[in-house]
Formats: sequence, C-alpha cells, structure tokens
Amino acid sequence: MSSTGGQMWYHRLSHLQSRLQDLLRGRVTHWALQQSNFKSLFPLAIYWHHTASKSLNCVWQQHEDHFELQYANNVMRFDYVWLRDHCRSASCYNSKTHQRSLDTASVDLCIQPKTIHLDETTLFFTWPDGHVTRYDLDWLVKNSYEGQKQKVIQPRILWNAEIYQQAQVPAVDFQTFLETKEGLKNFLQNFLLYGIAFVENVPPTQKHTEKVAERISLIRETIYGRMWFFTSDFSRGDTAYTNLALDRHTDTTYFQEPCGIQVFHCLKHEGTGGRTLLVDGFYAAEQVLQKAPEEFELLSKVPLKHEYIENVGECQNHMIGVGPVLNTYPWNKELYLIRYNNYDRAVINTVPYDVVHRWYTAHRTLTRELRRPENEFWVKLKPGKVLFIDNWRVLHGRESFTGYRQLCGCYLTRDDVLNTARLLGLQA
Ligand SMILES: C[N+](C)(C)CCCC[C@H](N)C(=O)O
Ligand SMILES: O=C(O)CCC(=O)C(=O)O
Ligand SMILES: [Fe+2]
Repeated sequence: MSSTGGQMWYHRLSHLQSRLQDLLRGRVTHWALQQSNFKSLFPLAIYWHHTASKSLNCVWQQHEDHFELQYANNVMRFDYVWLRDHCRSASCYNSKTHQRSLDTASVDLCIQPKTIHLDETTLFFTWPDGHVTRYDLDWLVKNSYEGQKQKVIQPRILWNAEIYQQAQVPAVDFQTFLETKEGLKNFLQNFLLYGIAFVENVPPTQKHTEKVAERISLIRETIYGRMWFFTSDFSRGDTAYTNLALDRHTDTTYFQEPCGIQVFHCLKHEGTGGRTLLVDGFYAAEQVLQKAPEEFELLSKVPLKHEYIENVGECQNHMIGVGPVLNTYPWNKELYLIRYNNYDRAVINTVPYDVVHRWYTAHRTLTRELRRPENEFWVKLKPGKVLFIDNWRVLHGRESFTGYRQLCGCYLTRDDVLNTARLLGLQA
C-alpha cells in the first residue's frame, strides 16, 4: 500500500468530481445538507492500494459505492451487492450443484465491506457481519462486465459464397459422425463457425436422418410434427408444400422463439431445379452495420409480428411471434438472431407511421445485401447428404422445381445443440 500526497490529492479530486456527478444525477440525496465543510467530503480515505509485488500489476480502490480494480490491463468496477451476491463460500454457494444458496434478498442494498485486503492473487472482503468473501483476481477479470464487453459469446466466420467455398469446409462422414467424438466435434465446430454443416453418406431414409439429428440434440416437435416428410402435395397451408420457388428466409419466425436449427435431407428428386439457396444473414447484417449503422439499430429495435394462419383439412393453426429482425446482446452488440421472412411477416401495427417508413428503408438496405448474388451459396441436395442450418443466422430458399421431390428433416432445439458443443469443449 503506497500513495504519494500528490496522487492522493488527485484521487480525492476525482472522487469529489464523481460525488458531484452523483449529486447532479440525483443519486446522493443527503449530500448537500450533510457536507458543511470541505474535509467531510471525504468520509472514506480514497487512495489506490498497490500490491507489494509490482510484477502483479494490480491496484485497487475502495469507493463509497463500488470497488475499482485495475489488473492485467483491465479497469473494472464492481458493485458491492454484486460482490456479496457472488460469494463462493460454502455457505453462499453449493459447488456440487453449482447453485447459489445465499438469499440475495437478505443482502443490504447499501452494503459496504468493512475491510478489503489482497494476499497473493486473492482479494478478501470482510463484510459488516464478519462474513468473508474471497475472489481470485483472474475470476474477477473473467466475470467482470468490462471483460465480457470485449468478448463474443459465439465466435463466427461470416461468409459470402466465395469465402465459404474457399474455406473448403469438409462434410463429415455418417459413420465418423455417429461413432467418433472427433467426427462430432469437427462437425459442430464447423456448424458453429459457419452456421451450416453437412453429414454425407447417410442412408436416405427418415429413420437415419432422425439418428443423425439425435446425435447432437433433442428434436424440436412443432405443428409440423417431430420428423417431417414433405412433397409438393399442398398437404399443408404453406408454399413450402408446393413446387414454387421460395426466396431466402428463416423459418418459424412466427414462434416467440424461432426454431434454432433446421435439418434437411432430400430423399428423392426425379425432375429438374429445386436447388437450395443459403445466405449468411449475419454477413449481410454486418454490411448494413458498416454502411448504415442507424438502420441496423432500427432493425434491432423495432418489434414486428410474424404469423402463421393455416386452415387446411385437419390442420388448423394460428401462430404469432413478436420480435425485431435483428437481435443483439445489449452489452457487446453481438448479433444472435435474425428473423427474416417476408412471406410470414404480419401486419405492422406496432410502430407509428414515421418509424414505419424508416423501418422500410432499413429493411430495403438489408434485403439488398441479402440479395447480392455474391452472397448466395447454391447447393443441390442429394440423397445421402444431410444439411444442418442455423436458423437463427443462415437464410434458406429454394429454386422452383419439376417432378417428384421428397424432403425430410426436423427442427432442433438450439439449447441442446449448444449443450453438446460445450460438453465437447467448444465455445458456444
Ligand atoms: C420445414 N417445414 C416444411 C416443416 C415447414 C415449413 C414452414 C414454412 C413456413 N413458411 C416457415 O417459413 O416457417
Ligand atoms: O423445399 C425446400 O428445399 C425448402 C423449403 C423450405 O423453405 C422449408 O421447408 O422450410
Ligand atoms: Fe423454409
């Protein structure tokens, strides 16, 4: 612990400044009344605590309403309630179940540590009731807001047709995929990075397709069933069940949580056309962000409805899903879901007319990017080749076709795919 008079003065000044800011923001109510002389502006000694070992490169400061830590090139600020709440002591946290035992509601919202001290790389907070919380410095770095802000949840490689083809992403063989951990891991790694992945040499039956799907996830049963099988017989009230072309879109936009993954296996096609179109929605959205950030912002803020109304024979459904086209995490602005289906978009009645107009402009910009021929990856699905599509990221479409065409597949729950990936050591 060392602090020169000059440093101390500087930090007292900055503390005064932040107290004044607090006051202006109305956070400190009694301040003006209570502070009659200059000296009492500093109820706590505010100075930097340095570690004995300079090589550790750690300094910290105990402010009245937060703890400030500088360590390993990070400046971090921690709320005291947060620090108390995340205590990993045996009485506060069950490390067997990885669950909190502490009742957070029992923590005084104005709590402040009685003392703080650092030993090697562990910080010790002693609370007013005598309870001690220890924090490893690296744990704090890893779990601080400032640390998370600079990280992505999901590393991805955004692609256009050229980038994807140049990457020469290999398809995984059916047996390798089913029988080896490496096969599964490689497949999932590629799927996470690109949002699409193929398994090849799969016997062209619905049963084998189901086996492939079950290797990575739970199948998400929907109004279309668990495993689905379809032709152009219009057995359901949707254009997918015809031989017409389908422009790029994501599926089940009319669910509050659109299906995470779509699995396609073409079991038979005797005819022409019918190629599958794939477009990386995040690549296109990234272009919008570069070219027109305010339009990106609008697409991520304006909530829209999508709708599925069906009345064909026994099939009667009315689904409504609400959400913006682009969905980003607020703390790091990372995209995690695109909801784009111009067929299924419902009446827009959730925004006033002037916002509507700006939204149409932004939607046009995104559509222009999505439709650039260089962003289109076309593939003809053949029996034996199973395609997995990240339906939260990659749009699919199809060319019109002639003749008899059978497609089977299913939707997967995203949580369970990511669960499998994490258990294999992948970042997801
Ligand atoms: C895949 N499967 C044929 C079962 C369903 C197709 C759903 C089609 C709907 N318009 C959507 O985009 O969600
Ligand atoms: O027929 C196809 O290739 C795909 C149709 C489609 O978009 C769907 O089933 O979701
Ligand atoms: Fe679709």
